[in-house]
Amino acid sequence: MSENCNQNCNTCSDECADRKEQTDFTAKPHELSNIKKVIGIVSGKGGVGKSLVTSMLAVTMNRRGYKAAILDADITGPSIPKAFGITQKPDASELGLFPPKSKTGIQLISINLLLENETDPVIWRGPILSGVIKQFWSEVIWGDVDFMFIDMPPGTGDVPLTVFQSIKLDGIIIVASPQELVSMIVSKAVKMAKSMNIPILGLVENMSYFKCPECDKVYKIFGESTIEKIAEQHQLKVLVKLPIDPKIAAACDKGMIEFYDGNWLDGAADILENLEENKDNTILEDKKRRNTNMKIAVAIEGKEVAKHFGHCEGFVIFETENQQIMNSETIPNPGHRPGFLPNFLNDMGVKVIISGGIGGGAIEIFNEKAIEVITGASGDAQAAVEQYLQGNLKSTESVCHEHQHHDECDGH
Ligand SMILES: Nc1ncnc2c1ncn2[C@@H]1O[C@H](COP(=O)(O)OP(=O)(O)OP(=O)(O)O)[C@@H](O)[C@H]1O
Repeated sequence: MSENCNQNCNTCSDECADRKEQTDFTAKPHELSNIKKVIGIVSGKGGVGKSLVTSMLAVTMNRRGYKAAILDADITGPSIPKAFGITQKPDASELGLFPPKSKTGIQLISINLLLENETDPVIWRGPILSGVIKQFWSEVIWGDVDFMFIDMPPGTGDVPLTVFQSIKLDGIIIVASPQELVSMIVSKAVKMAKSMNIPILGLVENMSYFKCPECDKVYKIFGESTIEKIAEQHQLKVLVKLPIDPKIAAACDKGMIEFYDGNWLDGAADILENLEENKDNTILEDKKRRNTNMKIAVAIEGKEVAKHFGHCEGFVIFETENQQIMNSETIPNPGHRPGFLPNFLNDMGVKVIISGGIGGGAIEIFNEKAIEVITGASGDAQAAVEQYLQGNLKSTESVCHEHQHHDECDGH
């Protein structure tokens, strides 16, 4: 059992022996929806500008020519319709609900658009809140959407957790003000996303500074920013530092957020655009890599892929060209001294390592040298290389942690 076991296998990514069968909580989007990328906007607590950042992100992507939509999952504090000046109720049909569109064509659904009176408080409990959010996903006919932004319920409690479980997110962006950045709140949000294997695209610091419109002097109203430090601590990117700007607040109040003047969100939008292109690029890059001439080293025991890299019997070095094996040579393991094997294989011009288990230390050195490491392989060494060349051998990314094998697997 994992040391951090919370008895809920659905919120844990550890592969432990006590793992129970997972219940699939995933909600399916409406069959008439075609949503390409789903981005959750998260904050450790309310009132930090999460809804504002969600709105501005949708506006920025819309300005760049993408079809943007917003699902307001902040059910108890829905503020997005007001920022866009939308009061129109969704049209309903037998098939589902059609979300209203903003003046520039951003689709939006929010509980505020369904309440009899938009000032009515929403006093439902967690399960109902989660149910409503799932309905926004499954029963709303979104049509074609390039980027769906979900304004997540604040915090790391039950409701955001259910959203994480039910809607497959391509990534989250964490919003914080300088005050939360010095506390543990951001770390909690980071941990929650990591434990659920959701990529964190980066951090946005809202209310980062105030620039005097008269003299351009910058005031750090909430003190010096610590965002770089926090980002480094969690190995995240800082996407945006958004100033306090009375014009932004006024645009929200007047329902004119689509017409704000500024390009503060460009850093985040660039990342999202790359995400859009990335999928195909990765496939292309992989293909290009396999097509070029290269050397692949397989750690072996006899003719089979070895279980432990450092103490393997030897290596077969395969030379490949256009996804074909052209040549192979077997060399004995020269023995492992600190840092030796990874450097030895690098000096031989090896670009890919295939092994059963391998230690984290060796993987780190290989990564530094841009050598691809495939772990979890087994069976005939040549067959493993052929599979790799066809794009069918994927790394399990398993790192050997077992104490008794640490030395054997690290080989450094
Ligand atoms: N950088 C800023 N400059 C000016 N006004 C801002 C800024 N950030 C937020 N505000 C204002 O602060 C208010 C709260 O922001 P917002 O509704 O986005 O917070 P939130 O984190 O979504 O809060 P909650 O989770 O409670 O809904 C809004 O009226 C918004 O206009």
